[in-house]
Amino acid sequence: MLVGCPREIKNHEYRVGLTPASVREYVAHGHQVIIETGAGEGIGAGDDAYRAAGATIVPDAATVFARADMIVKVKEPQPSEWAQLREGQLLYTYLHLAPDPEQTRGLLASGVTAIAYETVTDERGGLPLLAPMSEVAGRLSIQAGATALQKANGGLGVLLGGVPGVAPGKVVVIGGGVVGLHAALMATGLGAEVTILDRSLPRLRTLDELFRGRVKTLYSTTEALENEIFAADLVIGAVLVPGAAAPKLVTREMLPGMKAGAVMVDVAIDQGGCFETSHATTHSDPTFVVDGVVHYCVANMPGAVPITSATALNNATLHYGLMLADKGLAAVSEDRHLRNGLNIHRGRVTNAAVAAALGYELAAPEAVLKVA
Ligand SMILES: NC(=O)C1=CN([C@@H]2O[C@H](COP(=O)(O)OP(=O)(O)OC[C@H]3O[C@@H](n4cnc5c(N)ncnc54)[C@H](O)[C@@H]3O)[C@@H](O)[C@H]2O)C=CC1
Ligand SMILES: CC(=O)C(=O)O
Ligand SMILES: [Mg+2]
Repeated sequence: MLVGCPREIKNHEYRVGLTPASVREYVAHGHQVIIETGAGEGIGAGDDAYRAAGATIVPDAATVFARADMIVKVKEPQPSEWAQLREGQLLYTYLHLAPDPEQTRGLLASGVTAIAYETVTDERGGLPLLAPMSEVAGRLSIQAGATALQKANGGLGVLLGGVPGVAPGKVVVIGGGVVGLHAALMATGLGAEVTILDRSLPRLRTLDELFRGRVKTLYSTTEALENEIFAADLVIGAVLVPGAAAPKLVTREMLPGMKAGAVMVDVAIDQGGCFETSHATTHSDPTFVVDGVVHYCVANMPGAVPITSATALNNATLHYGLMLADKGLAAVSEDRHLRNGLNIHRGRVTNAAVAAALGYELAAPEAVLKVA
């Protein structure tokens, strides 16, 4: 198969879909790989590193989109990109379609077969291609929140760790999955007081055992959530209903009850955000203020630390990427976890949560792929 990787064009997105190490694996499987010139610059991988791995460098994204049988990316295609996709082509990347009707229309019109990293599953019920970026974003959320809490940045002026004789800051994490766990690890590491809310009791049990009393776990009712966020210096939004738009757990009416200068980091913004007042921001202009509360809502947080993130992402995407390149659509038919990743196929929506969120009729992957 001819596998292509364009340079990412989202705001301050420095990751790359294929690292040179991944290219070497595709080439070893007998595939040809084309890489847009400069695609790896953000991770310090120049064209020569890709050539050494066996890739051919092409001068622009248009050549990648025109020639490749399979496109490997990081972020959801931007309008100029979805216009270049075509029927019969495989797209393997993050999509986050539920809150994004415009992109969904673009992908449907293109006829492309699109596999979304964020809905590929594993045997343990996890999301293996989302997990590494959730680890990064969870850890980054505390760095971003701590920075936004500084007075000169519009925040309350609280040091999360406190100092001897002064209480630490209070961090509230809503959703105790991968993002939530890694946010809590960083926040406790800094010495903050940390509460995690989730609506999964098994998950709260696991977290309680892991932190051995160092964090407070709470079942997420509206009352518990209000009590916690009203006292919080930093709130991390980290809930997920796979494939679906995030539930709006912190409403506009709750904000006046919070401390002026408190910070809310909505990591779930890529699925539309779990705070009613969130809207997506970029690394160039990451925060805005509503009712005195600072909001940080960057939809591609891991893009800020591409050297860590691109490697972590490739570690997770390589396995299924090679299966797709080796077998094409047959890989999706054969493997139910990869099939869960199929969101769009030849003009049909094939993910139940996306279809429900955007009002499309669901075309089940088994039906469109004619899986027995
Ligand atoms: N902004 C960014 O750059 C990035 C965003 N993300 C996003 O972060 C979000 C969280 O991802 P993960 O931690 O990997 O998901 P996860 O599935 O590991 O964890 C989500 C948790 O939310 C809980 N939850 C669901 N509904 C809830 C509710 N109503 N109240 C309380 N808890 C609830 C679930 O029980 C689960 O424990 C996703 O939207 C993901 O796409 C991930 C990486 C980067
Ligand atoms: C998961 C996601 O949205 C990201 O890594 O950018
Ligand atoms: Mg988007």
